[in-house]
Amino acid sequence: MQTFDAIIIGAGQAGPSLAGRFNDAGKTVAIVERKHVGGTCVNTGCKPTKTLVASAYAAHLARRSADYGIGIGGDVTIDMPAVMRRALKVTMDSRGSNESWLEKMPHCTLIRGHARFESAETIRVGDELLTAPQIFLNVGARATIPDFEGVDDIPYMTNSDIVGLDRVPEHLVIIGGSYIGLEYAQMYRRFGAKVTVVERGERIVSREDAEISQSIHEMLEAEGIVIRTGADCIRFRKTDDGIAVGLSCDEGEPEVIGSDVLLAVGRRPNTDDLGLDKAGVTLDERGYIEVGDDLSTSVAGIWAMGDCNGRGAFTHTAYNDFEIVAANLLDGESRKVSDRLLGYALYTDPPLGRVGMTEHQAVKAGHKVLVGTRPMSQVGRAVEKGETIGLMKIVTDAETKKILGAALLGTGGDEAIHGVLDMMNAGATYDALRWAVPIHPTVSELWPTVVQSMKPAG
Ligand SMILES: Cc1cc2nc3c(=O)[nH]c(=O)nc-3n(C[C@H](O)[C@H](O)[C@H](O)COP(=O)(O)OP(=O)(O)OC[C@H]3O[C@@H](n4cnc5c(N)ncnc54)[C@H](O)[C@@H]3O)c2cc1C
Ligand SMILES: NC(=O)c1ccc[n+]([C@@H]2O[C@H](COP(=O)([O-])OP(=O)(O)OC[C@H]3O[C@@H](n4cnc5c(N)ncnc54)[C@H](O)[C@@H]3O)[C@@H](O)[C@H]2O)c1
Repeated sequence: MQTFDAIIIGAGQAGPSLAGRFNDAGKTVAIVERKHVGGTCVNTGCKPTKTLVASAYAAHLARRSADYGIGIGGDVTIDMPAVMRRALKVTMDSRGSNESWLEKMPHCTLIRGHARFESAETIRVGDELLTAPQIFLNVGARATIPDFEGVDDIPYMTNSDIVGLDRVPEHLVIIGGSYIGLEYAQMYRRFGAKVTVVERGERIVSREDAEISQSIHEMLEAEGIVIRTGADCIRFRKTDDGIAVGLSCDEGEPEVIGSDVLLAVGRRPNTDDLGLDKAGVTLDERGYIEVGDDLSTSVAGIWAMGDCNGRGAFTHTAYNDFEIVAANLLDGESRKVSDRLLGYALYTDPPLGRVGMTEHQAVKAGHKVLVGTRPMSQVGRAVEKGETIGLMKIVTDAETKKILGAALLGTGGDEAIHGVLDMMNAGATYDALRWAVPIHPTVSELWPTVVQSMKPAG
């Protein structure tokens, strides 16, 4: 039995940074990883996908070069193995630097293998037993594979497989019209594939207000992506021509034939093979580890961070979980998850930057809502860049003047949303945003104008 001050299971987005803090405090820490250091984000998530999105953007811009008065003297071609090598290099550099960082920590031991609880203080990794008074779970999530009819009879991909694909599929059929589905849909369309997105719901990205979903829908259709919403009969069968994907039972074409299928219908936590019952750690009905506001679990001495606790599904929320745990245990603070303001981005081109509530959520929560919007076609910076798709939107409370949320579907939307995100974090009213003097020419410079255009919702 090896004894440590702390054990961390999973080297994703929270675990390594926490190991670093324990190490710096002179405490011994073991971090156990069963696959790749860096977890989902580095290996099959954010890093490779955003690198691929950048290649797809380059192809798109090259095809539009004449719009800018530039000739490229020939057809735009895609060297898919080279595109993939670029993404792999970004992943490998990041994985490598994370590994060497952990390996160089004098008080940290990186242990390779699958960890499982033997008791609330004991972990088994292969033949090794480890014990510590404090254990931190950072085990992440994996792609959900629903029980679709015929799914076991076809070769399908998830985000873990498509990230290694070094060819352009003839016709990629993507099940799921949200983050993963839409980022891959646009990317592969730009690489030259025929792409169909199949969404069970009535609209894509249904978390967002209807006009945002509609704008994204139109922008993807304008690039030639076929979107089938309300697909109530998703099923698969192999045919001589490819994979037949059943879409609808009674409306439109009942099925589409694809060469390749990507499943992007959500994720499930990696909590089913951890032996949590032996430790007494409780899960909710969807398998997420139940945590309090300080990320402690139902068992004293065990905490859960990142995707596995169901309190966030992003790299920045996993990292913030680490910050909360480290601040509370090592810095004497009392930070809480409920203090976190949620922002995120969908990395289509243009991207959607989001923070706080949607208009729909704000109205439902009983606020007296004011809404301001502006099309990107009336944003000077977007016009100059020749990228005028999308809109800016702000949602505020008429009585308290609090900013409740914002959306920015448009060029630079992932960055320019931070003007609002930072104001909200600082607790500023919409007057502060109204009287800010942003830089010209930027997308952000329009936030004061959007505030001035606000009207009652509905
Ligand atoms: C395609 C895709 C694109 C994404 N893009 C973005 C983006 O642009 N921005 C964003 O914010 N988020 C993005 N995400 C989400 C982001 O990747 C995750 O929210 C983030 O990685 C969660 O981090 P984590 O530390 O909770 O888990 P993970 O990064 O999944 O790490 C968990 C680690 O635990 C290990 N593990 C699990 N069980 C055990 C065990 N029993 N023993 C030992 N090790 C174990 C796993 O191997 C893994 O390495 C994306 C996700 C996907 C799939
Ligand atoms: N830009 C980013 O930050 C980013 C990018 C990719 C992934 N992610 C993370 O990865 C997670 C997973 O992404 P995702 O797109 O797979 O999941 P998601 O939960 O965001 O969306 C799943 C989509 O599939 C649909 N769906 C669900 N079950 C279905 C079924 N049985 N049949 C047909 N359609 C079905 C849903 O209606 C939804 O539109 C997200 O929660 C997100 O946090 C983030």
